[in-house]
Amino acid sequence: MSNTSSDTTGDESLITTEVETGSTQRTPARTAVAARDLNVYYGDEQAIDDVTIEIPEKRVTALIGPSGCGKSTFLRCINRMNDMIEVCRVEGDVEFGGKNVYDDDVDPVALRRKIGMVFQKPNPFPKSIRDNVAYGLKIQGYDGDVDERVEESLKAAALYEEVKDQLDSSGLDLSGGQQQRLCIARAIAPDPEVVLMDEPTSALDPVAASKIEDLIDDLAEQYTVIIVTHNMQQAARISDRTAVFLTGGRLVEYDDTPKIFEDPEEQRVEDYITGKFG
Ligand SMILES: Nc1ncnc2c1ncn2[C@@H]1O[C@H](COP(=O)(O)OP(=O)(O)OP(=O)(O)O)[C@@H](O)[C@H]1O
Repeated sequence: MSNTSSDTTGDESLITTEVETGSTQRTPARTAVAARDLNVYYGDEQAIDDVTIEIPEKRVTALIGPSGCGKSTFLRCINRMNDMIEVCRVEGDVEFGGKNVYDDDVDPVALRRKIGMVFQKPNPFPKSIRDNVAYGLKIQGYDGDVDERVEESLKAAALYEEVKDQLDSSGLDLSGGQQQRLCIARAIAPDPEVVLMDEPTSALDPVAASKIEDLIDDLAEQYTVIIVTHNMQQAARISDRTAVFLTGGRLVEYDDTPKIFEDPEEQRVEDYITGKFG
């Protein structure tokens, strides 16, 4: 799997903030995705209010905030999943690969191969484990060895050892946590650069959730992970950067995760994090 940095938003876009790495070395990260002056409306209702943010490459960025503050809407802007919602209107730019994904010449299907997505509820297709993972490869006319890629993707999703003898069984026969890892394998098989996750553990028991958290940490070595979570402990545990959205779709604070949780600038963020509302 290769994730070249040449088609990220450009050499000049090194973010100024440094991000703590697992090895406690501090290395600057390039920007993978940037929103600029982003406003999103559903009919007359505004769901995202003038959001500008740069999200670093190969890091985990958590989006947190109370219900209805626009986290999922923001996530869906990044790979244009909001296109599917008729009343949804997007203004402003979302840059990926040096380009605004809302430009007329961007093919949303090709974009979604580069920016995969995992949803709250595991949603494997009623197909074999192998066919679930191979699905995106077949659509893109992958000319490599599909079985090899399926195996690699299942390994990267920490599922291969558990399913290697039952690749032809239905994906629906797996446990919830295994199904979610299957969905992650399906999302990464086409070799995306970014993986969007919308509350990927909220439907899982704590053991299954913890496996996904470990996996997310590993995935960030190769992919940019952007995760919506309601679970603040989870955001604190797994993310490098945290973006706090508050009511009205405003991005109120965005910083290194320890800073957000230990010493936020905004009183509203502290109140939210300490459970005073939300
Ligand atoms: N398909 C839709 N049609 C109309 N309004 C929508 C749609 N999806 C979201 N909204 C509205 O946009 C606002 C933001 O919703 P969104 O789901 O993005 O928030 P959220 O922070 O992800 O919420 P939650 O944490 O509850 O999932 C809400 O007021 C919501 O009612």
